[in-house]
Formats: sequence, C-alpha cells, structure tokens
Amino acid sequence: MYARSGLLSQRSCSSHGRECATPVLAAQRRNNSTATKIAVEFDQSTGVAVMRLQGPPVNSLSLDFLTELCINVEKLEMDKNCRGLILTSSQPKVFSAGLDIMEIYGKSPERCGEFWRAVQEMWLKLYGSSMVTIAAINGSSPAGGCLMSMTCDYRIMADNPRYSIGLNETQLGIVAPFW
Ligand SMILES: CCCCCCCCCCCC/C=C/CC(=O)SCCNC(=O)CCNC(=O)[C@H](O)C(C)(C)COP(=O)(O)OP(=O)(O)OC[C@H]1O[C@@H](n2cnc3c(N)ncnc32)[C@H](O)[C@@H]1OP(=O)(O)O
Repeated sequence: MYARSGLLSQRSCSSHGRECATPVLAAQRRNNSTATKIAVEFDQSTGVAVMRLQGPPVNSLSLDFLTELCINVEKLEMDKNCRGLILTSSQPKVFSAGLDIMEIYGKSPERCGEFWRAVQEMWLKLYGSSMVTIAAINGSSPAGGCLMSMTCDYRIMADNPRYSIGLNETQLGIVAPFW
C-alpha cells in the first residue's frame, strides 16, 4: 500500500533524477500476493514517509513480505519529494522476528536461492538508500529483524526489558557471512 494518490505509478523514473526501475520490476514480477504486509504514509509537508510492517503475527520476513518491502522502498526512492523514511511495526511487541524460517525449511535449492536473493535485495536497498532511514524499533527484533534495523542510518528502540535485539542465530553457531 502506498497512500499517496497513485502519483508514483504515473511518473517515469527519469523525471526524478534518481536511479530506479529494474529491481522494482523484478520484485513486482515476484509479488503475487494480494495481502498487504506493508503500509506507507507519506507526509508531503515534511518529506518523511512512515513504513509500518504489518505481517501478523510477528512480521517474519517471507518472500512476499520482502518483495513488498522492496517495492515500497523503491517507490519512495523514486519520489524526489521523499527525503526520509521511518521503518516501524504495527504488530504489538515485535518489530520483526527475522527471516521466516518456514521459507527455508524443506524447500528446494531454487526456492531457497530466490528467498536468499530477496533477503540481500532488502538490506542492500535500505543500506544504499539516498533517503535518511530510521528504524523505530518498537518491539523485539532478533536476527533478520536486527539486520533490517542495522541497515538503517539510525535506530531508536523502545525502552522495555522484554524487547531484545541481536543476531541470536550466533547462539546456534551460525554466523553472518563474510561478504
Ligand atoms: C549494515 C550492513 C549490514 C550487512 C549485512 C550483511 C548480511 C548479514 C547477514 C545477517 C544474517 C541475518 C540472519 C538472519 C537469520 C534469521 O533471521 S532466522 C530467524 C531467527 N528468528 C528467530 O529466532 C525469532 C524467533 N522468535 C522469537 O524469538 C519470538 O517469536 C518473538 C520474540 C519474535 C515474538 O515472541 P512472542 O510475541 O512471544 O510470539 P511467539 O508466540 O513466540 O510467536 C508467534 C508466532 O510467530 C511464529 N514465529 C516466530 N518467529 C518466527 C519466524 N522467524 N519465522 C516464522 N514464524 C515465526 C511462532 O512460531 C508463532 O507461531 P504460532 O502462533 O505458534 O503458529
């Protein structure tokens, strides 16, 4: 969902002077889901968009979720009026539970590859964004949720001892790749 009058879809990328297009098209081709897991509100007066993650129960990062996230980031990126992005969660107590483990359990190597490429695309898009990006971490944010917030320029986390953040997969001896 992009609550801004469909303006973006009518504009060509070249009118904005920002790079765009191919990744969006790739992501759009992939996105067959009709359910909306990402809600975006853009305030024209401030130039700041708020992106709310709303994939119940815990905003786990499925292929559909990642695809929708990427499409929305890219749309905002193409809008020259959008200077800042706040990423937060609509789910109570959880920012994001990280990668949707059911996306990698018992799946074919091809499907796992597709999923892993979507993970890379997500963090590269956020990390490389020309917008100022802020993660407003209003709940727990383990593993891939931590990765997502790390790729933002700034992080603010709700002060609640019940919320945790970190690369918890290291407890199982799984470490982030070296690239
Ligand atoms: C800046 C440059 C960066 C460069 C980066 C380079 C690349 C770095 C690579 C980094 C790698 C990152 C790797 C990530 C790996 C992963 O993300 S694997 C996933 C790991 N996630 C977890 O371990 C989270 C586990 N979940 C929890 O801890 C808790 O569920 C919670 C704290 C999130 C929420 O707790 P609570 O509110 O009590 O809910 P629950 O009852 O536990 O769960 C509700 C419901 O959700 C299901 N669920 C939870 N997590 C996931 C998940 N990850 N995937 C799918 N489903 C999940 C849980 O099973 C429950 O389902 P049911 O209600 O039982 O059906």
